[in-house]
Amino acid sequence: MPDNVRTNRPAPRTRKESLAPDKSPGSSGAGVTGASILLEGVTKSYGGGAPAVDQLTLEIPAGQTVMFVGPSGCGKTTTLKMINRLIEPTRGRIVIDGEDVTGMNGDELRRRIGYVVQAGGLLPHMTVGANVGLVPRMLRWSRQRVAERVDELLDLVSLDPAEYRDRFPRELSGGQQQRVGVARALAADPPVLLMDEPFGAVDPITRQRLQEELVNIQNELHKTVVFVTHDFDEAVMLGDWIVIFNNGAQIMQYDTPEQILASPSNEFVEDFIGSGAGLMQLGLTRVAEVPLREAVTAHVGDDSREVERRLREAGGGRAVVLDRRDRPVGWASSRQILRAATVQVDDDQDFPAVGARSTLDDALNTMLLAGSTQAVVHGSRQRYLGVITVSTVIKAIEQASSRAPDEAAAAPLGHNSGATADGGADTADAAGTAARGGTAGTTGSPAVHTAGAVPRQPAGGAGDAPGGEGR
Ligand SMILES: Nc1ncnc2c1ncn2[C@@H]1O[C@H](COP(=O)(O)OP(=O)(O)OP(=O)(O)O)[C@@H](O)[C@H]1O
Repeated sequence: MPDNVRTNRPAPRTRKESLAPDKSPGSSGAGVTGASILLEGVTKSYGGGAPAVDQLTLEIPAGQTVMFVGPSGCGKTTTLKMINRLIEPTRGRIVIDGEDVTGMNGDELRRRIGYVVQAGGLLPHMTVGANVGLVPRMLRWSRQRVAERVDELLDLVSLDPAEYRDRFPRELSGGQQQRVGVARALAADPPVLLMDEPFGAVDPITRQRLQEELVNIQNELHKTVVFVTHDFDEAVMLGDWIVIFNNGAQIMQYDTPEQILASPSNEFVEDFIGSGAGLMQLGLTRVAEVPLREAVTAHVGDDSREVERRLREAGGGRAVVLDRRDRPVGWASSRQILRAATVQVDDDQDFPAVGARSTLDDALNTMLLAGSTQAVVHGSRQRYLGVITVSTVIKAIEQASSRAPDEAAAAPLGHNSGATADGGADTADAAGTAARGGTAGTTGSPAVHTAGAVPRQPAGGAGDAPGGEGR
């Protein structure tokens, strides 16, 4: 059972984790199922006073994860909800995959856009299966197709369908409800997933697991994800790109997490990031990026003597015990293995384990907490990948820090104009939105700080600087 697997003591939530998929520009080329989104000169006024969102022009590349962060009330949720038109813009256009959806029927639009809110937003009187199958049923899929889809998605979010599909939301933990919320949003395979502080209501450890799972899912599905969070660490961990907003949804910086950490574009961004930037930068290297060590593995039920023999041949140490889905469920010494004729799992066994998308300092934390020099690494759907060691981590961190300046220079050059129209760089600079380090040119429209790697140039001109004039 996945949740049992994940009872292994995880690292505490530390600065960043950079679970984000391959962040190199264009990395989403193959297998992208997401759609590009363009907000063009979008304004939302709720009535008197300054607009909640002020002439925002923003492109969100297909298949990537864009995080919205900024102080309370700066317009993150309003911006997000204008994408699926839960909130109607006062002015401007919203274009999804080249199609202007501003005037489209809202219900129809929302069926094409997954939406995840805090605590999953599940309907309490419906079973998990009925919740997940809601949109497919509305789309009149056959019963069998809906049932198959429900099971497929529960499996994707690491909930055993047989165990969970007939439960009611109240019979689930907060983290499990959140997983069902993600499964439900993905049910009709929408190209776009909007997530409004989805993990805000769960404890830090569950949150970390959900974040890892989202990254794993995103690595499989390549949706376009727009994600609102209060937590800058979470933004660094999950985002291919981060938009830092100030009031009125003024873009203060729009760039990769690495670039924002390395070159905050102004004091506002510096303050927002706080003092942990250096540490966070180190943590941008992921477990998946370093060589893992092979370990002796054994499946539950294997012959103990044979496993012990292999351990001896390998020079001792421990065997990683796997369940039938190749998920690590134990980490046993020869003595523990030989306690029974076949390999068993000790339910209480606590062993250091990290996801492949965890960062190196999280891996290090996990090992230190467990008093171990090694940790078991799992990848997509919790499947076993190998073992990471303290010395690997230290070596990789050393290499990463010595490499950092080159990487910054090689950041998404050539994709960083973000231009929608001519001119405006001055205004952008005045707004403090022009990123440094060659990644986030704002030589085009003052409204768009699309910070490199935007795969195509947005259509021009709709936005005037959201930031320059600030309020
Ligand atoms: N229905 C509404 N009527 C009037 N004003 C609103 C309404 N909804 C939001 N606002 C205002 O619009 C501004 C932006 O709100 P929004 O919820 O988008 O901010 P946010 O950045 O998501 O905030 P938070 O981080 O606190 O959730 C705020 O000043 C808020 O008070």
